[in-house]
Amino acid sequence: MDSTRDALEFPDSDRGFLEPQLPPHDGSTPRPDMPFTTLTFATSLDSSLALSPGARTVLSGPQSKAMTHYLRSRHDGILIGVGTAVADDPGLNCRIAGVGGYGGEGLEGQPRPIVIDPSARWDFSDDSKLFQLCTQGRGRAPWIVTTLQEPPAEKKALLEKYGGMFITLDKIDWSDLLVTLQSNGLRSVMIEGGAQVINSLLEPSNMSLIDRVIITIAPTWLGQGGVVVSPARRFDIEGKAISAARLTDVKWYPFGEDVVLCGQMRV
Ligand SMILES: NC(=O)C1=CN([C@@H]2O[C@H](COP(=O)(O)OP(=O)(O)OC[C@H]3O[C@@H](n4cnc5c(N)ncnc54)[C@H](O)[C@@H]3O)[C@@H](O)[C@H]2O)C=CC1
Ligand SMILES: Nc1nc(O)c(N)c(N[C@@H]2O[C@H](COP(=O)(O)O)[C@@H](O)[C@H]2O)n1
Repeated sequence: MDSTRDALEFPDSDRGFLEPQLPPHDGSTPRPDMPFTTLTFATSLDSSLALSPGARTVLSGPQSKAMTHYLRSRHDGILIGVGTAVADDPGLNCRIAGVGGYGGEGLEGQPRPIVIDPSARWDFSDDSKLFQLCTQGRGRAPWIVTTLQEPPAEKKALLEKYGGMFITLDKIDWSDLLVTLQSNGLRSVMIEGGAQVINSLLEPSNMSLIDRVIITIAPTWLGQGGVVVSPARRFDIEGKAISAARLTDVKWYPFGEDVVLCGQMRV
């Protein structure tokens, strides 16, 4: 089989603008005990990630899709919630030409998928896309973050067969989770969604953990009933509503028909 089959191109000319937003090449991190953390997703004009929970929805155009895959090549880990795993049966690998499985050596450039699944409800099997990609040498097996002291034995065995593992935490706390990922060797993590993951990360107590935000905005409205990014309201000391979160050091890049917004959290 031609290993470059299905590979995506992301030209050098498009890479320059992203470089200042990306984890440093030397693996250094802003905080010694946590990975460089990027929040990145694609949204509609009405802040939806998908038409409904369960409906895999294409928002990114070809250029911004390739950009997302380039981001995947530049992070050690890629994190989603179990809602996304169940809805999308995602691959969560990197399909940029030249990475492992797509013309490159071994699994070089392939991120580690991480799924937050407190009660281990994701019903994965050998047929799940993630494991198919492992079999093809085109992706890594996932780490599943649970709060169960003893995850189901059958799921554990299947996961370990592919080189994945369960990680048990007492509770899902973003700070503890990021420290745990760093202690397992990940120096950078991109967090893709879905909405519950993003909204909880944008809470005031968590937003300082985000080093960069890279959002693809597609020129479409998905309409009511979508899976919406909208973090909880904040109030000032007089009880007046203020914005929930805001970006600073903002840069906008038109990318095909989409626009890519990069920034840092103003904390
Ligand atoms: N357009 C895009 O870039 C993306 C779109 N999506 C879409 O998002 C949708 C799924 O989003 P959601 O339903 O919001 O599911 P989700 O992917 O955020 O997962 C929610 C589940 O994850 C766990 N979880 C997440 N955050 C947690 C926390 N802080 N503490 C404890 N447990 C936590 C819980 O079990 C929760 O039920 C899908 O339709 C998917 O296609 C997902 C990722 C990116
Ligand atoms: N960047 C981006 N654009 C979209 O239009 C999307 N729907 C998503 N979704 C995210 O990508 C995952 C699918 O990845 P694979 O193509 O299967 O590797 C999906 O689960 C969401 O996390 N992202």
